[in-house]
Amino acid sequence: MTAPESTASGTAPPGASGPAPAALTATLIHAEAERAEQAAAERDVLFADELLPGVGAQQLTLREGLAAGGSATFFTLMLLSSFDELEQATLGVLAPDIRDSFGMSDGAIVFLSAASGAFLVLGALPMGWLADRRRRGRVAGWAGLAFSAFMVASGAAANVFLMFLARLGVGVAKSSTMPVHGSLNADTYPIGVRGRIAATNGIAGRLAAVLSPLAVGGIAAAAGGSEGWRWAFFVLAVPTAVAALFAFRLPEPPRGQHEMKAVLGEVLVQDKPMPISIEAAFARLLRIRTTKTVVMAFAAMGFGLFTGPVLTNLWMEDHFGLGTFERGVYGTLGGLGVLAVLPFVGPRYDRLYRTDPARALKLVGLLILPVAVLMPLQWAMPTAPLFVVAQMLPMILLSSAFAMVGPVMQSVTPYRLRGLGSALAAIYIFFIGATGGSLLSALILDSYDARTAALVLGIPSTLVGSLMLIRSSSFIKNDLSRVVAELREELAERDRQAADPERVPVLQVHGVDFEYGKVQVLFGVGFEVRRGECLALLGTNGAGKSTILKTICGLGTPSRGVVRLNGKTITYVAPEQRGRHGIRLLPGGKGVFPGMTVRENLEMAAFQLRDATREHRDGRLAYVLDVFPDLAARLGQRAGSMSGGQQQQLALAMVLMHDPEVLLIDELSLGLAPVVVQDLLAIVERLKADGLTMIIVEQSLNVALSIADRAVFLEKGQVRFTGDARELAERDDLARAVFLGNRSLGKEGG
Ligand SMILES: Nc1ncnc2c1ncn2[C@@H]1O[C@H](COP(=O)(O)OP(=O)(O)OP(=O)(O)O)[C@@H](O)[C@H]1O
Repeated sequence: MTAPESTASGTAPPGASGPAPAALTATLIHAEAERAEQAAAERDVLFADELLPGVGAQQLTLREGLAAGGSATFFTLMLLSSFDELEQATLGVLAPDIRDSFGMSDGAIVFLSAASGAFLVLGALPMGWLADRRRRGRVAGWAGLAFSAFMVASGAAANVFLMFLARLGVGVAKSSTMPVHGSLNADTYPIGVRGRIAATNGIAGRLAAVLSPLAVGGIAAAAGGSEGWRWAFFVLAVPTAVAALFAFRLPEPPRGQHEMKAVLGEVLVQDKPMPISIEAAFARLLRIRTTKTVVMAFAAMGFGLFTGPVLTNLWMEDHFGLGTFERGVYGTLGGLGVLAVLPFVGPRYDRLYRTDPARALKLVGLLILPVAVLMPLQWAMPTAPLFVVAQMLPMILLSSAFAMVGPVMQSVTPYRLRGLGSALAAIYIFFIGATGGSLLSALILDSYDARTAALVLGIPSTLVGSLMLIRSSSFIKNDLSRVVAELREELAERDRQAADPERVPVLQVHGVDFEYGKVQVLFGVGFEVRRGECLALLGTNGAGKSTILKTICGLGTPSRGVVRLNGKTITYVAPEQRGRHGIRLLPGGKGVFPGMTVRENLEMAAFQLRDATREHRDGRLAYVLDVFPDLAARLGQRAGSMSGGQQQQLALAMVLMHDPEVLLIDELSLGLAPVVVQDLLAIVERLKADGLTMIIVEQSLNVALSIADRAVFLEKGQVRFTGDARELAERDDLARAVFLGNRSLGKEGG
């Protein structure tokens, strides 16, 4: 790949021939401004509000919404997530008892209780991955059973180390809640009730948390003695296991069905979609601005929030001298306010979302903002009752806001990535937020006190988090527009495939945007390649040709758009999977092992053949040697001792060993003498005659047009021409651009 910047980066000595540095700088600045403008213009393209999924929809009551999907899913998941809350609260309330039982320091118990948040991250990825591929009810069921088992283990822990291991298990098992429950609820129930479903779940969880100090304090007190806390875990494990068994029987709804119904009026069902790679999914998700900002905002808030309950309990015991049961009673009172407010927040969110999703998201940010002021007031309170009363409002606001993260994420995340989207959120919130927060508060606690830890972490984190959420509300409509555009494209594609199933292109690139960091280099690129066709991808230097090849073979994830192989979406499929399905790239530059012989190189290539039987391997080798008689005569020669042209032949032969369905060739002729290029072209002709589908990126217009059936011409990341290769040759303006590009390339290459 020869990027124009290599000449433009200013390494040429002053006075060297070529354009003056000032002119060059001005050109670069101008080009960059143009690119930024192009990117901004694209961001402004929005659909009218009423076309966005869930906006302007008919108002539904929660009962109607639940009836639409059957209430079993909702209630089972709600029970399971309530047990999560109950368990979390249990640890908070019992922290001082566990501390005394194991003889730990305050810092150590805070770390232990927040640590299951960190362990949760270990499970988030696999759970998200499973949620996007498998029946979600079963995943929730297995996770619930594991959760119950580790609760028993927590109760039975004989020492701190075993307790730590049990917490690890609890964290991993709990990690199914965000990815699996969120995505299953989103696909089971209509968009218009997402806020209320989340709020009701929040209420149930809160109810569990409110009751848990009483229940847990009660069980511990009833069991009596310094080890009474263990019984709380044993007792809770039983109903959790029962709820988990129910989850196994939950129905699996079509993914994205409600977005499809809202935007398209029907549900498109894909049979056996290709598996998504975690890396591609994360790359894509972090390009969705709302998702990214919301995730970061909650990660920031996590710093202050997760250790909150433990710090509060420690403060109540050490500062106000309250015992377990009294703390339980106060904790219960403190949480009651949340229950009074959440029933209003869910419907309000749904109503706002139906009219203006940006306002719904802003509401979430505005709920959190006042906490930065309320928190110092709470911790300044001189008596326990005042402390508990002052704690109520911030707790109400934060719990309400946290309850709405799910609906926001579910709306802006592409439906195939919902599980991994929640996993990403979980990783940021718990790994960065909760773990960072618990480590910092443990450090602060050991030198100062619970109040200092709560304030030092809590105030800045809520402030930053709420401002980020408010900011993210300006992105949401654009991101929802993208959801609409993608769904429409899927529908159009389905209709097209239904109308003419015989002529589904081997490869489709549709509406692809690509960014390196913040710099966008592809803008809505689209083209198709039919079976047996040879397509030339042409363009000026830096137009984005190699980048397109990267997005086709999976080495880069587009921020928008679709790539399909034989009609199946592969946009988020891992490169090695794509290779197995027949997409193969011959990259520019040297692609052989120079120290090995030709035969060894070919054997290396055969190493991971799609069909690895001996006959198949021998068959491929025979074919390849037939196509490259030159290599057949040099099987024992060291690859490094061959000429550049022969090495290029070997590189091509190695890719052909894989029997590609689509062969992508980047710069076939680069740096080779014309006579050598002629030999290579003859080989490409032969491959064409054998029916191989190819995309060839070429600097040389002559070379490209001599072998290609059709051509796509790119300029500054946009397609300027698609059509018959001969027609392109007649387009003076475009041909000249390539030619000039070539000249400068020739100069660069010496
Ligand atoms: N890894 C990278 N990081 C940042 N920018 C990149 C990277 N690779 C390419 N680019 C930039 O992306 C744009 C498109 O590059 P790409 O290599 O796809 O173009 P190309 O058409 O293949 O050009 P050439 O013919 O010069 O290889 C260029 O502006 C290039 O500088």
